[in-house]
Amino acid sequence: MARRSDRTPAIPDLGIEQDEAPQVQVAVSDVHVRYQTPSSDSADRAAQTRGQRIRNRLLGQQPMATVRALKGVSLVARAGDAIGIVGLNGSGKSTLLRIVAGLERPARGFVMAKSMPVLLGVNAAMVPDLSGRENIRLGCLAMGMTPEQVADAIEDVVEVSGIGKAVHHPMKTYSSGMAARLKFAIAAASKPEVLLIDEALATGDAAFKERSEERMQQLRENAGCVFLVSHAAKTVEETCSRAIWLHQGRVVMDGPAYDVAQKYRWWAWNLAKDETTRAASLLEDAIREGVDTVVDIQQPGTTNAPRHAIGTRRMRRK
Ligand SMILES: Nc1ncnc2c1ncn2[C@@H]1O[C@H](COP(=O)(O)OP(=O)(O)OP(=O)(O)O)[C@@H](O)[C@H]1O
Repeated sequence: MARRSDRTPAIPDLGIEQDEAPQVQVAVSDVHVRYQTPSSDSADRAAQTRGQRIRNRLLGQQPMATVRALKGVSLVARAGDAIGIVGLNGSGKSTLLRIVAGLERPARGFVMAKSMPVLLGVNAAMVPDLSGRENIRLGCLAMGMTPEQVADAIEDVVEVSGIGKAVHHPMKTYSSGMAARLKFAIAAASKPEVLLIDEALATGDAAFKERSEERMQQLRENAGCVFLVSHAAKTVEETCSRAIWLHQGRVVMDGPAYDVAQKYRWWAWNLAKDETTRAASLLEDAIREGVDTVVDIQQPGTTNAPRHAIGTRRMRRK
């Protein structure tokens, strides 16, 4: 592998016939994510123990509620995959990307990647007072490129971003679409094997969409894989080869982008029209049609295992 970080160990024996299928880039096994958040819900207040109630009253704090953002998600991404992730607000899409990127640690389950995934979020940190060009330099260096590689790549990044002369202006003057385009171009410049994109393409215009799709295609051809989170099932259908439909932290379907996007769109349309009975039956059908992914991977040794990517419970050992 070209690069490997201490956060992302090599995938050991995958138990999968590597000759017959493209190489596995990312494996997510039975990942559960829970968040603790303050809640003003009377049910959460009632569920407190006496000790918690006294403590919260003394400290002036609200009771805590547990949000289960992911409930046993498993998937395998292979070289050449462009995987769109669709689902309603709060279904766990961004959480899944953060977990694959290694920015969060699951409560249970684990993630392994062949090389360090690069997460491109629309909120990726950049320096607002510096020009687009200076942010390209910083962003590329932060992704591990050498100054020589940055110098070679910079014109290409400017071209892919398509922001023209604005590249010399401070980033704080950019529209959200311009900033998103620049971030996409920077993230793609390091030619990561695993690129994770959160909604970025939705903000670009038609010309940018074409350029970014071209760049995604190049990454896939170079044995990489791309994950794209989008609310727009149409974007996923047009840009991706495969799609995963998440609902309430679970995988409903994982299959060809067209099939999954069509089913998701029809379900969401019925839901929006308050056709709840039909929507419920469409969801049931989709779950029944979906195939459960079981990732059979031996855990890496604890010495080079990424702490963030391995849950605290149910760690399987060889
Ligand atoms: N830091 C956090 N603390 C508490 N709850 C969180 C946190 N981050 C996410 N959640 C909750 O986890 C669930 C999944 O959130 P996530 O952002 O992954 O959904 P999403 O599908 O990306 O939503 P959207 O389409 O609105 O961006 C939601 O219920 C959300 O409120």
